[in-house]
Amino acid sequence: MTLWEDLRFYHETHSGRPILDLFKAEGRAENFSIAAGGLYFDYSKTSIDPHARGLLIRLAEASHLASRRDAMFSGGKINETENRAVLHTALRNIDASVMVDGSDVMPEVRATHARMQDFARDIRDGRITGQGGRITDVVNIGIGGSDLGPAMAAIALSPYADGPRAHFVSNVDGAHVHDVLAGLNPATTLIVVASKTFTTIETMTNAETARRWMADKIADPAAQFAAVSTAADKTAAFGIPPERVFGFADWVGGRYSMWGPVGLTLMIAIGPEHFRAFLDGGRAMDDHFRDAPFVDNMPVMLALTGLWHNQICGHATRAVLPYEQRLARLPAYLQQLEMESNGKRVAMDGSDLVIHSGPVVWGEPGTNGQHAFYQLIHQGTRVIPCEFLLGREGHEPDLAHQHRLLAANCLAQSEALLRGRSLEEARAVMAAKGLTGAELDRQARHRVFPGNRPSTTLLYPKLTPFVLGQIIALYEHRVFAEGVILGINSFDQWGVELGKELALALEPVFSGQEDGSGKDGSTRALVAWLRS
Ligand SMILES: O=P(O)(O)OC[C@H]1O[C@](O)(CO)[C@@H](O)[C@@H]1O
Repeated sequence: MTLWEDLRFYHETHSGRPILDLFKAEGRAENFSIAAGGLYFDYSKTSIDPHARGLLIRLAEASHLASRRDAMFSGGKINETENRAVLHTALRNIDASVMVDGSDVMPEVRATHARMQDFARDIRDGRITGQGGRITDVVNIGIGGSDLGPAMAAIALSPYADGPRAHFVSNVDGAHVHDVLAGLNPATTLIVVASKTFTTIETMTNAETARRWMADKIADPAAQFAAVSTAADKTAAFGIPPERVFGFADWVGGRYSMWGPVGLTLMIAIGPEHFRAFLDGGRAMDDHFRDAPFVDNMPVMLALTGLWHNQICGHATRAVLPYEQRLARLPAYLQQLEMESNGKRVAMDGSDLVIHSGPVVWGEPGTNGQHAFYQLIHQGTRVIPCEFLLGREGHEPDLAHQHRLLAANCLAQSEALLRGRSLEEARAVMAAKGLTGAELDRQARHRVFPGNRPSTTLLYPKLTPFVLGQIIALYEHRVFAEGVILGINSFDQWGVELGKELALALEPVFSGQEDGSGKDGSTRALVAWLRS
């Protein structure tokens, strides 16, 4: 039997056992949690027991996770379908030296980081101004990995944002760029065009729109543009002066890129010192991922918990539920990080995957979600493993009572998922309300919670830049570890290409230049309706 089969067999033969029973073993909570770097990850409210954990760790070992991890950190070309190294970790370890193809790539990383810092300080301190005075607003135009990370972090770290206001435009829907620019003064706005390739249609279209918006009001719009890209020739062709271009290498994947120049808008908003603290947090998690034995290793155990729930127990989705309003965009960020990385149907060698790929990731901040979709999580027929996140304190000391309520809600949800409410308990509740007979039975059944629903909880002290760095690096390494164990390449994204190609081919059909005769009947009819 393979380890996957061992795990499935073990799950099938033990799935009738309630998770709550596992707490009869002494030290369950302590033994199935990890405290590291000020974070606390609890996975005791899952059905993973000592035997299952042992098998999962053997699975990780058998996948050569440790050597793949070391290859990643040292610049090995582990992105085999694109023949690239994977070195976003180097962006947050800027004092180190890392060799790729025989040369140290870090002097350039350091030089770009220093230029970013100078630029951010010059903007924040008013040494670089717009044509109408001090820069008040920065608009990041990018999409996917050139948007989601900094956009998520700008909200997460808003208590630290003491510079120009940060805005983000991503969607090719003109409503997005229109609505963001509508409130801004072109003479005091800086536009940062962020695109690794500088070819992405959404970003280039929005950048042109922003340039026209500026050209209407100020003499030299190019002077208020900066660019973040690996394609210096294309940024030059767009007219952005080289001193305003912040480059990075192809070994930084788009969805892993917020630690470098893609974080420029964030750096301008929160300042280089806070940005550095964010990098330091990421690096602290790198060190932990590299050094801790698997059983004490937060990213590894988070990955193994995910694999247990999806590939072994068959739960196809997982909910990410931050009890932190400022992490409102974390689920969207993780959707790209996890689903673009591990949504693959073939293994690294091109063979069909024999197990399911990564799960559907979704979520909303608590407590809002409680009043929306938690009904299904508690009483629906499908089990949805939940990942709760919660800080010990917020940034509003005068509202500490609200934070206590928030924390109580978070822990109450995982407790309710674990315990549920039995028919007898529900009957007692209904009987106390005076119901009897058939009506009591009927009403009680609606109030039963099956319980035995798994969840994990990640606790952190406070959502500082350092802690956000730890959390994001934790998830990055979790995705990496899951990908290695599944045998897939987490660093390419061929699955986004076909739609892009077809969109380009359809545009002339919409504009009437082509008749669309090669298209299927549905697509032709939809185009005809939209054009009519
Ligand atoms: O930074 P770019 O090159 O504009 O790409 C944006 C995004 O598009 C994608 O390639 C997917 O379409 C992502 O991987 C990437 O983050």
